[in-house]
Amino acid sequence: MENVTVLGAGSWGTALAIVLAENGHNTLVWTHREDQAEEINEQRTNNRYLPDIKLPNLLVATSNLEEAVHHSKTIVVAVPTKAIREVCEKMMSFLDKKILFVHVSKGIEPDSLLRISEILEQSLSPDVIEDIVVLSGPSHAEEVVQGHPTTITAACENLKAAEKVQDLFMNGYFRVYTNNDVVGVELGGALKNVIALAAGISDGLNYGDNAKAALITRGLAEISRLGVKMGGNPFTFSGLTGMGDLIVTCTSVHSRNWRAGNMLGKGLKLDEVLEQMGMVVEGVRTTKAAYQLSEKYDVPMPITTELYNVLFNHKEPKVAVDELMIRMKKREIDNLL
Ligand SMILES: NC(=O)C1=CN([C@@H]2O[C@H](COP(=O)(O)OP(=O)(O)OC[C@H]3O[C@@H](n4cnc5c(N)ncnc54)[C@H](OP(=O)(O)O)[C@@H]3O)[C@@H](O)[C@H]2O)C=CC1
Ligand SMILES: O=C(CO)COP(=O)(O)O
Repeated sequence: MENVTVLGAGSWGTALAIVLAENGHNTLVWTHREDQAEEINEQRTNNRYLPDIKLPNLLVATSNLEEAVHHSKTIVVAVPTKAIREVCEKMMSFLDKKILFVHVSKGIEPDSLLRISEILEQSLSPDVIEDIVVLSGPSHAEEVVQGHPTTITAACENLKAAEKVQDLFMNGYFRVYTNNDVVGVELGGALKNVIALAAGISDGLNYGDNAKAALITRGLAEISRLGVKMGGNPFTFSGLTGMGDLIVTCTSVHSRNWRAGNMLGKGLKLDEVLEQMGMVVEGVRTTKAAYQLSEKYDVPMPITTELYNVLFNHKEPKVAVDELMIRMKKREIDNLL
């Protein structure tokens, strides 16, 4: 059994810490909120993010980042994309050995257009990085903490590091596969949030199941088009971190991206929606990044483009859908490879 650190005590960081602790690992969760660390240690709950869940004894929290960093040689980074740089910069001054980093965030940084592993590489010194593994797949925290069967992928070019992460997390309800396609896994996990926002909008407009199936399928087509051009393995996009995560995020009531889209479809404004959510909606910033990537790589991404206009150019969702439907005629199977 090992010592493992988890940075971030939101829904996903806490759910993964529960899995690790249930697997017998001494798991230390870092939160930037002292009161939350106290609640976790004294009440054995994290009520804001996972109400009614009793935390296992091997899960302990701290608000001291230095203590968290020194606790282990494996650090799971589970803060939203927009916080990754800041957390890495703060952690750098405490790192004095090589660490196996596992990241679980699903986003792309707007403007820099970096994937999460690239942000980690850029903001941490190579002397402290053993390997960076991305853990991604269809996995809502709310279901993982109920022990419902969940499958997920650990990806790293160094498959030995991915296998180490597989061993740490895998158990009877949490099945972990490995993959060496970091680009495909990271892009699939980030870009599905864009399509989930669009699916939520469609449901908010009461457009029904045909429309949602269309968004999922044509969404996967545009994710794959961009992903392959950026170097991802085409097969990754039909796997757990592509199609799998797209299905769960576009159809589950647990999805913050779907829920945010749903409110937009019902007529709420973006700032009202984000205020009501109170948790990260990664797809909003990622839509900007995906739109920028589609321009940079000259890859048509019609759903992403229309969503970008809805989120950032005040386009009415209904008008966006109408314009998607009356585009130029197309063949269905485009030249992916
Ligand atoms: N929830 C899920 O089911 C899944 C989520 N993910 C991904 O995991 C990542 C984290 O999501 P999730 O846990 O759900 O998000 P939440 O919104 O539930 O929690 C985010 C956590 O990060 C903390 N945080 C935010 N900014 C900072 C910062 N600058 N420094 C330190 N801590 C910070 C928040 O603190 P505070 O309370 O102060 O806001 C909160 O504890 C996202 O990229 C998401 O896409 C992946 C798979 C499943
Ligand atoms: O990535 C997720 C499930 O796999 C979580 O999605 P949301 O951020 O939309 O809740």
